[in-house]
Amino acid sequence: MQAGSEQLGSPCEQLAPLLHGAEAANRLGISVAAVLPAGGSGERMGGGTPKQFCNILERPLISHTVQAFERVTWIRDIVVVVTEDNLDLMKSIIQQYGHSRVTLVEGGATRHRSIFNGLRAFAENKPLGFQLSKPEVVIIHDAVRPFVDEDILFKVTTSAKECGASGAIRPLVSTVIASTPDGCLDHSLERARHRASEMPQAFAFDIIYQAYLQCSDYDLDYGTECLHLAQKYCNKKAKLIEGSPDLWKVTYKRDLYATESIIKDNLLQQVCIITDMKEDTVQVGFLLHEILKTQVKQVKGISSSLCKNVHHLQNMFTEQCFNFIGINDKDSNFFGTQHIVDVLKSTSLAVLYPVVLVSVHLIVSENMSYSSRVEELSGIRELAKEAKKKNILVYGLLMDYTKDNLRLRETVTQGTTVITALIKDRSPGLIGQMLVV
Ligand SMILES: Nc1ccn([C@@H]2O[C@H](COP(=O)(O)OP(=O)(O)OP(=O)(O)O)[C@@H](O)[C@H]2O)c(=O)n1
Ligand SMILES: O=C(CO)[C@H](O)[C@H](O)COP(=O)(O)O
Repeated sequence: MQAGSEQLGSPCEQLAPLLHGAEAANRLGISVAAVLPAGGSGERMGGGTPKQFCNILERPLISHTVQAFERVTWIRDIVVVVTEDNLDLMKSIIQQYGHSRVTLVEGGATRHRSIFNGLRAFAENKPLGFQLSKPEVVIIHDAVRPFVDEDILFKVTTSAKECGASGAIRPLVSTVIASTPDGCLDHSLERARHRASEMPQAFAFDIIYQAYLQCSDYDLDYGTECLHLAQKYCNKKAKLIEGSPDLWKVTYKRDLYATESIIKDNLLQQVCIITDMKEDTVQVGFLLHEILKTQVKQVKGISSSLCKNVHHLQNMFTEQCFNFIGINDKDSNFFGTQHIVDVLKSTSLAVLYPVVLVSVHLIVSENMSYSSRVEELSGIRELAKEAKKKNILVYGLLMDYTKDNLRLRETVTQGTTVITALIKDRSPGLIGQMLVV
């Protein structure tokens, strides 16, 4: 923590301890809704598509942010504010990705005007064809900040309930300076005493709505800070809460690349290994498990006989798992892989993120040539092409199997490197390829 941060404290009481889901809803004892302004044009990013509709892992950024809110069961309604031009696009996103708690409202010429329209939808109950009731606390969050988690949402909501207004902050990365009209340094601010104001922010609904009703056109056209409006017009000093570094706003093109990398990194954290009960596959599965768990947070093994539906696969994980490794023995082809693909297809798992399945095949080098085995396994291309239609990325990996434990460990170590690269990249370009280690 930087020196001077204690000066940013507010008169509010200590925060309530963190709770989740139904427990959090009970403890809060209030109705909570959210407004996500998404009516901007993304000038600083450039390109024809406003950044909230740019694809991240083949899904629009706005859907990732909405998903982050829909995971939080105690947020009742989510109002997304978009321009008239993008209403149909947003409706199709809601339908395609199964967003069930979203109501659409038309945006305004500036961010503040869009937020105001979102709040009006609750106060005047005139959203486009829906009925909304006024919440006690409303969370405001830019649609282009996809990494918002339940912890920070709960903290700002609890504080808003107690103090009327609350917002996430981060330490400044650069020092802020003021310049003179002729472009010279006027003065610089003491960095430790200042913070970057981020999102989410939460407000007692009546306070922020009153602030917007009273504020000037200048505020609506040039203002950048909702907390400021609550202070200026309703005399509410916001409680400031230190947020995580991931709360930053997607503003420039490079932020899209960073977003994709962070999501890919998060997706890599859980892997499920599926083997049958044959000695060779069990042995390879055991080694893979041992090596993978030095790199990945959660690795679970399951027998293929238990892989009957996706609940069997997912029950072992704290979050949903989007990576699977199927180990097939030296004599079998794709029966096991096709079965896993069918199980994955029967669910909506791959609607949100591309699911990776690495189909590992063992080869006993003494009595089989690589080229003939690769030829035998060429059917993976067709299988992968079909699976891709359902957002399942299938890759093949041929591994030398030997009874020599040291050599086998070496091969499996190389195989693990290839598998983690495939999972991390989630490249559609490599599907259906049979890689060899
Ligand atoms: N008239 C506007 C302008 C902005 N926003 C939303 O406010 C959030 C934060 O604004 P910003 O990053 O400035 O987005 P843009 O205005 O799209 O970007 P730029 O300033 O580069 O044009 C975004 O989710 C954006 O869609 C909005 O709802 N209505
Ligand atoms: O951080 C914020 C408020 O605290 C807003 O995201 C920020 O003000 C948006 O401003 P701009 O539209 O100019 O990027």
